[in-house]
Amino acid sequence: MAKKNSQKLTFSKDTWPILMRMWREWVKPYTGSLLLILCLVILIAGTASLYPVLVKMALDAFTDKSQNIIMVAPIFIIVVTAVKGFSMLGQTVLTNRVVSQIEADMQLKLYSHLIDGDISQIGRQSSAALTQRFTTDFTYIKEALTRISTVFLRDTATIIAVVIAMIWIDPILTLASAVVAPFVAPPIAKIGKKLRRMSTSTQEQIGEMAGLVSESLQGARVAKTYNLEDYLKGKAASSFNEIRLLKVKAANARGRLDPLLEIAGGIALAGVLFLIGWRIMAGQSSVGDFAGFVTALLLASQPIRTLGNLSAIIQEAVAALVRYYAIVDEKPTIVDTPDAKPINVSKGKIRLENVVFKYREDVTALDHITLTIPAGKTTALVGRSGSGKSTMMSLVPRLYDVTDGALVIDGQDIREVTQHSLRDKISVVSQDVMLFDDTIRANIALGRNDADEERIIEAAKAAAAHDFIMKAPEGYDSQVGSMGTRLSGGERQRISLARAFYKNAPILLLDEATSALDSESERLVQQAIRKLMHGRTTLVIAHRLSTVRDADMIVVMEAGKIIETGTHDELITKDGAYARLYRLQLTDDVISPA
Ligand SMILES: Nc1ncnc2c1ncn2[C@@H]1O[C@H](COP(=O)(O)OP(=O)(O)OP(=O)(O)O)[C@@H](O)[C@H]1O
Repeated sequence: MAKKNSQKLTFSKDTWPILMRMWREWVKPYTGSLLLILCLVILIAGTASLYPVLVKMALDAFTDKSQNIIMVAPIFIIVVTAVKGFSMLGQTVLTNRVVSQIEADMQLKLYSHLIDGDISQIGRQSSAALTQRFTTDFTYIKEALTRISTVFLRDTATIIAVVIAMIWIDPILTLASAVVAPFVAPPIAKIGKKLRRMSTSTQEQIGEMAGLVSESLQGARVAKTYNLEDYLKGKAASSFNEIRLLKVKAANARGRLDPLLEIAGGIALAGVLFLIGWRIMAGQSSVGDFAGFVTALLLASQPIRTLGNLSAIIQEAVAALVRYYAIVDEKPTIVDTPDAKPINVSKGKIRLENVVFKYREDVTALDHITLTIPAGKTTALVGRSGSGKSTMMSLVPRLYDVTDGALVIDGQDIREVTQHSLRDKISVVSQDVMLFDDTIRANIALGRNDADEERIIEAAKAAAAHDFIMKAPEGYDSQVGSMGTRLSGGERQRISLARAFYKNAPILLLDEATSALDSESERLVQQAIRKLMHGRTTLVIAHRLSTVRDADMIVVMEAGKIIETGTHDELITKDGAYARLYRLQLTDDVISPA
């Protein structure tokens, strides 16, 4: 379930800094294109301001019965509108190009940050909520950028140009129209702020909803067998309903803008009509002035309206940017030291020296563990669920750093070597097989499509995967994504084993599968695993009695502590915790309940 993004936003204060940061980091590199857009904007505004001037001049000329203007005005209008039209097209095309590029740049940064970052950072939010950062949030950001680059620039410039035209036609009337503006500005700003607050709550709620939906779909099998449909439907209904209420509220707030601007426009027009009528009567104004001025007012009213709406869109984007930077600004804690060197693994002896590990201050998962995992041998971890087996395993590739003590491989503290070289020496085979949506070849060869063919086949043969791969329509080039469903659990496991054979790392971390495969698959997988373990330093979370019995050393854990170590025979003779666990589980052929 998505955790609530508990960030409280102080809207007015952080709007500018965050927009400026966005400008500096993402928009500024495209200054060249932006300048081009600006030139087009000036053209658009300039041509727009000519409309009222043309109307005024044409009407005045008609009144004077001037012949020339009848010929010139239509041609002039065509030229002006054509220039404006093409400029608008250019501006839209350029804007879309730049904005899409900025979006892609920002998404890549976010993705790299998450992939390079700590496991704990990714684990803090549901994957559905994180996915949403890439989708919904970017629609807000993109929308705001597009509107700023097109509507905002164009409309601001148009308003300025039209106001200049208005002043030229009749400065006193312009002044009178301007009196209305201060009355509408504050309510518009208030609505904008309200919308941004609502956008944040809506996004949090949508994050929770996305988490709920993806969880239930992933766990559909379980949900059905436990008759959980009504429970899930109830949870979903309340989540959908909360989103609905927030959206209705936001739509109502947004809806208030248009009438507000409409009324303001009406008041301005009425005032102008009254004033100008009065001035025409007094002989201070012409009919041309009147027509030109009203044209200008109408021309300005549309941009003023859209600018009013723009503030709401920007507020939503700022809320999305706050969420974006909250992730991107989080510094990873697991980093290479400046003088980190590649690790040198000769034998692969792993030593935990007084290791303490806490997930949080109050969750001690490993409590002063000292243990030597001998090189080239198999060490089995057994113990009750929650005793700390997986935690110990995840410390070896440095997915987490020890809270206290040290983890040393062949005499080198793993915090002092590069993470890349460390992980190069470790293969992980886990019960939840992770295949990437790519070819079988790429899945075995760790993402490299240009890898050595012979080695790939050798690895697949060692994992007893070659035969079934050859039966697939495109052999090693078959896509795992499209045929993922057609692969059986055992086949998927064998591909993941082939990957470990291909990597050929001296240290093997193995989380044995608990789900039973059919006996033929099971036999093949077991054979392959045994072959893989041979000669490597293997740390295995053992669920099968056979694995435990054959292990060179068994480590029994309880509540984050090691309570016994020894071989199977030694521990049975000792008749302690292991012997009890063994007798208890003997009937199930499972040594540590998952
Ligand atoms: N990401 C996490 N955040 C907080 N606490 C965690 C996290 N992962 C595990 N724990 C806690 O740490 C302790 C050890 O968990 P761990 O997963 O290592 O046990 P385990 O022996 O591997 O259990 P199992 O056999 O069920 O996988 C447990 O109390 C567990 O609740």
